[in-house]
Formats: sequence, C-alpha cells, structure tokens
Amino acid sequence: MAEPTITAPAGGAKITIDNGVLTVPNNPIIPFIEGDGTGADIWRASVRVFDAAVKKAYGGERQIHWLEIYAGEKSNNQFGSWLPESTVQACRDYLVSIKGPLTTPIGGGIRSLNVALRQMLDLYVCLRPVRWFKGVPSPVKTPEKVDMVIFRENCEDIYAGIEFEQGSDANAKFLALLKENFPKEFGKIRFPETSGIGIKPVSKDGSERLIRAAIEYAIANKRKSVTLVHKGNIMKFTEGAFRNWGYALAERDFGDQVYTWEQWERTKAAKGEAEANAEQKAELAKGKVLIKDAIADITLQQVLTRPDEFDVIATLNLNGDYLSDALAAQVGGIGIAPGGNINYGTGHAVFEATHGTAPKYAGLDKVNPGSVILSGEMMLRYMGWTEAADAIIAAMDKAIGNKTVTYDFARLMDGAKEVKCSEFADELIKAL
Ligand SMILES: NC(=O)C1=CN([C@@H]2O[C@H](COP(=O)(O)OP(=O)(O)OC[C@H]3O[C@@H](n4cnc5c(N)ncnc54)[C@H](OP(=O)(O)O)[C@@H]3O)[C@@H](O)[C@H]2O)C=CC1
Ligand SMILES: O=C(O)CCC(=O)C(=O)O
Ligand SMILES: [Mg+2]
Repeated sequence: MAEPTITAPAGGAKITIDNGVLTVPNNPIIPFIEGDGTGADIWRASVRVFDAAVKKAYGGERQIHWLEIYAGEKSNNQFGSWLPESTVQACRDYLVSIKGPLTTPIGGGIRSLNVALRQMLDLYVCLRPVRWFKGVPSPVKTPEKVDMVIFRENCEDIYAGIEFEQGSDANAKFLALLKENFPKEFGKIRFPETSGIGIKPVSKDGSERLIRAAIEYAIANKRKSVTLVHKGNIMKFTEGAFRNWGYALAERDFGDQVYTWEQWERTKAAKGEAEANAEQKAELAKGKVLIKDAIADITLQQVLTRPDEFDVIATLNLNGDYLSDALAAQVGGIGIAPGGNINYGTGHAVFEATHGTAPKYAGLDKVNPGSVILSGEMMLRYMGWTEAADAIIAAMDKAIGNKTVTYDFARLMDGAKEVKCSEFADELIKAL
C-alpha cells in the first residue's frame, strides 16, 4: 500500500517561527488527525465550531485551511502504516496541528502512536489546564476552587519505552549484563527469572526545560505557585533529582521572581521558623511565585481536599498522566479535559484531548466533543487568535449554563437536556 499523499490546500499558507516568535498568516494550513474510536464523531463536530468561532471573531478575514493527515487505524487500513512519515513531516512543516485520540493496545502490539509523535517532534511539554465551567457537575464540593495547569514532562520517564519482556532473549541478555556489572542491584530483583524490566530515564536537561516552561508560564500569567510533584522519596535519582533540579533552576534563573521552599528551609535552619514564615510572606507579597514540592501520592489526595493550594503543577510523565485524568474528574470529567503537546523552542505543537478513543461509543455521535474543542481553543490562543479562543470559552459557558449537554454531563445534572455530540457543537455555534 502506498504512503498517503499530503497535498497542501490551495489558498493556505504555513505558520512560521522566527526567533521563537510564531508568524501566523490569515490563512494558516493546520494539519489534523481525525483519531480512532470516537475520534471521527468528535472531529466532525469540533471542526465546525473552530470554523464558526474564527468566522465570528474575524469575519472572512481569517480562515483555517485544514489538511488531513493520517495515523492510527484509519491510516493502517488505508495505507498499511500506523504512523506514516508524511504525517510526522507535515507536523514538522506546518508547526501547529491538532489530533484526535489514537488506540494503543495493552501488553503487546504497537507502542503508543501518541507518545511516538511527542517524542519524534520533541514536544516536551504536555500542557493540560484544569478549570471548572459554571454549572458543570462535579463529585467535589467546591469545584470552583480547581484552577490548575499541569505541565507534564512528555518525552522521558518510563514512556521512553525501554522495556525487556519477560522470557525474551533481550530480557535474559539485559539481566545477565546487570548481574555481571551491578550484582548488588541484580540481587534486589525478587524473581529474576520471571521479571519484565522497564527503564526510567529522567535527565537534568529534560527536567529543567519542563520546569522552566512551568515557571515562565506561572510568572507570565501571575499564578501563585508552581508545585513540583514527584515520588522522590522512593525514586531518588529520577523523581528526587527532578525535584532538586527544579529548585536549583528556580533559584538560579528566576531568583528575583520566585521564592522557594528550599529558601524557607535554609532560613528556618539559620534563624528559626517564625523568621522563615515572615520571609516567605514578605517575598510573596512582592508578587513572587512560590516554588514548592509535593510527593505524588499525597498530591492525589490534596488536590481533592485542598484544591486552592495547587496552581501550576510541574511533574514527570507518568505522574502527569495519572494527575490529568484524576483532576479532570473534579471539573466534569474527561469529556472536557483539553491539552497541548508543545516545544516552546521550535514552536512545534500538537493539540489533543486528555481522553482516549472511548471505543464503546465509536460512531454513536454521543460523546462530549468538549475536550477536543477546548484543545482547539488552546491552539487558537497559542496562535495568537485570542478573540476566536475567547468566543469558544464564552459559548461553552453559555451552552453549559443552559444545561444543554452530552450524556456525560446529563447523567450527573438535574434538569439537563441531553444532546448528541454533533448537537452540542450546534449549541456552541448558536452560542458564539
Ligand atoms: N492521547 C491519546 O490519544 C490517548 C489515547 N488513549 C487510548 O485510548 C484507548 C481507550 O482508553 P481508555 O483507557 O478506555 O480511556 P478513554 O479516555 O478512551 O475512555 C475512558 C472513559 O472515559 C470517558 N470518556 C472518554 N472520552 C470521552 C468523551 N469525549 N466524552 C465523555 N466521556 C468520555 C468514558 O466514560 P464512561 O464509560 O463513564 O461514559 C470512557 O468510557 C486506549 O487504547 C488508550 O491507549 C488513552 C488516552 C489518551
Ligand atoms: O498513548 C496512549 O495510548 C495513552 C496516552 C495517555 O494516556 C495520555 O497521554 O494521557
Ligand atoms: Mg492519559
């Protein structure tokens, strides 16, 4: 089967980047991947909202020229390739793209195409804002206090995909290597004959660029704090190092704009707790961002019990994956949880929902397109098309306020009118 031919739509132009600044023409070409499972339903609904929001905001002056690129099941069926090179190349060439969810088999088969795309384009930040829209049903008492922005490291950690399957030759070879070179560590493996092995690389470079992006975001958006979330008590040289590198970076490169818990600790040791508290209060009163840390397990409790103590969160790949879905639950669920995978240096960005393919709902025109629509909202904001992004947020507020919602919200809301995926898009377009 032949590779897909990607032909640029006539009348469109490329988004470019110069010295870290995007130049977005009025007619940008934006590649999209429809996605597996519910992806097609959601994309059909979402793209209408994007086009309507742009039209509403700019008349006919600006218009996105969509370019379909292929990945996942549709691509494999049509072209015999799960992730054609032309798809990755289009994301490179056009800088900004958007995708639906792609299926990853469990326990074997192909590795995640979603993760592969992030790694190939070096999209080191997975940015997932978690905010509550008035009226959205929530299992917590004060969802309005949830306003967090997750910066999840997106290229390292166990997602690097370095695994040795139990029983394989590679596994035996790796364990023999370990036994020979690191007998003490080998001795810690409880059942060496039957262990699968995974490797967790976490680098200073990778941690610093992620944490830098989180701190810069917090400063630019006048956020109160950045919490470094890690499991550094157990994984000392990966997650613990992430925390330590984060504090060091914050003090070294953002010294006059942040105050850290490490500074507090040093002042406490030198002058006592009351002095340290007074110093922290005075520094934060100057508008400095508090840099603190929390261990991942207690974080999952405290984001529920004290949501107002969490603002920007910088964390490693796996923690960020867990946290994104858990936090989404507090503000209405995964149907309304957007995201973007971004490299702030090269400008490359692929926007996508936090949720997956929800295959049991595929083709039913049922699920909430909100996550992809809000991912598009993030994309428009990233492009500087703020008016169109604002229009989407306002429409979302209105549609939810009217209690006209998809099944996921309707089942938790009193007096809601349940609409289909496509009908929810119609509601948003009406509300623009
Ligand atoms: N970035 C990506 O492309 C991602 C891909 N995946 C992949 O997706 C596949 C399925 O993963 P799974 O773990 O089942 O997780 P999913 O996120 O696909 O679905 C889990 C549940 O979340 C709810 N849900 C998901 N999407 C929506 C939506 N748009 N509107 C309302 N509710 C929604 C549904 O809940 P309910 O049953 O309560 O109605 C659904 O059953 C896997 O292959 C996985 O690897 C997973 C995450 C991200
Ligand atoms: O790639 C996948 O299949 C899952 C990815 C995921 O869960 C996520 O990025 O949140
Ligand atoms: Mg996930």
